[in-house]
Amino acid sequence: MTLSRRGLLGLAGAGVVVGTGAGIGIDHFAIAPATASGTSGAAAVYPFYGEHQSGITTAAQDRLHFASFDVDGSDRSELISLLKDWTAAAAQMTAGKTVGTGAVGGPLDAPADDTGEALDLPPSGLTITFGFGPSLFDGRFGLAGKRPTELIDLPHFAGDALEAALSGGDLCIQACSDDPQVAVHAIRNLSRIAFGRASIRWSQLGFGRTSSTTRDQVTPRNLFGFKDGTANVKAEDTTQVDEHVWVPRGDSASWMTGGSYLVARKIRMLIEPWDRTSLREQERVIGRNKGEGAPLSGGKEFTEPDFHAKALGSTLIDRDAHVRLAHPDQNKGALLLRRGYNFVDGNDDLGRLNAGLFFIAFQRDPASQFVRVQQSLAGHDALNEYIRHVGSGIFAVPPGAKPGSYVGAELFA
Ligand SMILES: C=CC1=C(C)c2cc3[nH]c(cc4nc(cc5[nH]c(cc1n2)c(C)c5CCC(=O)O)C(CCC(=O)O)=C4C)c(C)c3C=C
Ligand SMILES: [Fe+2]
Repeated sequence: MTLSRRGLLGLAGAGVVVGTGAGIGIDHFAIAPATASGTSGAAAVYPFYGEHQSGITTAAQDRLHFASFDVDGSDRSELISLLKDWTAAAAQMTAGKTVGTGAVGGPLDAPADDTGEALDLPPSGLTITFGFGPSLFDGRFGLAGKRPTELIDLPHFAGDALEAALSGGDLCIQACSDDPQVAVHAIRNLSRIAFGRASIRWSQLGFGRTSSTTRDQVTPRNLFGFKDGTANVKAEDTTQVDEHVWVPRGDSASWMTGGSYLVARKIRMLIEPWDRTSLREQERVIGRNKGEGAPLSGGKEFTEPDFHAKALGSTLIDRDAHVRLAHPDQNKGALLLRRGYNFVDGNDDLGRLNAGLFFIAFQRDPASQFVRVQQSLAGHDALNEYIRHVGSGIFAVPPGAKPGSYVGAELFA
């Protein structure tokens, strides 16, 4: 039996159901229900194998460690063996186990398979989601003919201030968890496994989810203090999820059936000017009130905005308000499953917080979804005065791996 990274006593304390009798082990986790606060909770375990990868419609956890990798060589079989090794390690870590033969108990004269910093921590709802960037299909690995047409190179948007060092990548891994150390442990160990085969190009830590992805989650707040994720696509809206998030059979690449496309944007938020802005102006910019998150046209948080409602001759929701320009009515029905996180990367040399939103969205077709919405926002979103897009990535997220197989196997078949 593989060593558990956690003690059974701790598990019992966390309310996890474990099996009884011979062979008690951490394979016996049960999936814990979401807690009242809306996070998946310390005891939650999400399956790694399945029709879709976890970490998309999964109730958004509170912490993120995201990493983009470049593959070091050009050997197709090395890439496949890396994906196999990553799959095995991800299946172990998401099940609450250590990687390989564990962190302790092996030979004292060799480094252990697992780095050990998640020993004794509960599973914390860890999900690990893998994606393939456009550059993976450049011919190095014999995949040029397999690039989905949906995996476009994102166009330049007005106002973009993208840094190459924060953009692109052959592969990505999104690790989400309710414990930051569990998410960091996952990326660290997957990066260690990749040594000599792939290296981190850029990475991002995130805290405080900025979206709800299930109806029982409380809507969180972003660093501008507004509720974020109210009008998000939710896991329970299965018709919307099937139509707007998962790639159906018949789209351009059959190996992507059951997958999705991830767009990541590192968006710096200009905290200090925002904090000097009146509450009236902040609410005009967003188009919702700050307290409840209700649309300025009236009602409560989940009331549909009325973009025609007027008072004293002016629309109650400004023409340039963020929610008006991002709304599906303005974007030919485009919907996104948003799954972003706040970040604070210290401060800049002028003493301003280097903070913002690490925006992540999943969708079936980035051209008609993210690009359409972002083109509308880049034009005249009132929020543009307070934000800068500094990093960008797009990745094809293949379907979930089947037990005994590996993530992305269909691409190499
Ligand atoms: C291209 C897509 C989007 C980017 C980039 C984006 C950046 C961004 N958003 C906020 C704050 C809020 N966004 C809200 C709603 C909202 N945002 C998008 C898309 C992008 N946002 C969509 C599709 C929507 C939903 C619109 C609708 O259907 O009503 C809200 C309101 C609450 C909510 O519904 O989530 C806030 C607040 C920031 C601060 C930001 C960049 C830093
Ligand atoms: Fe937004």
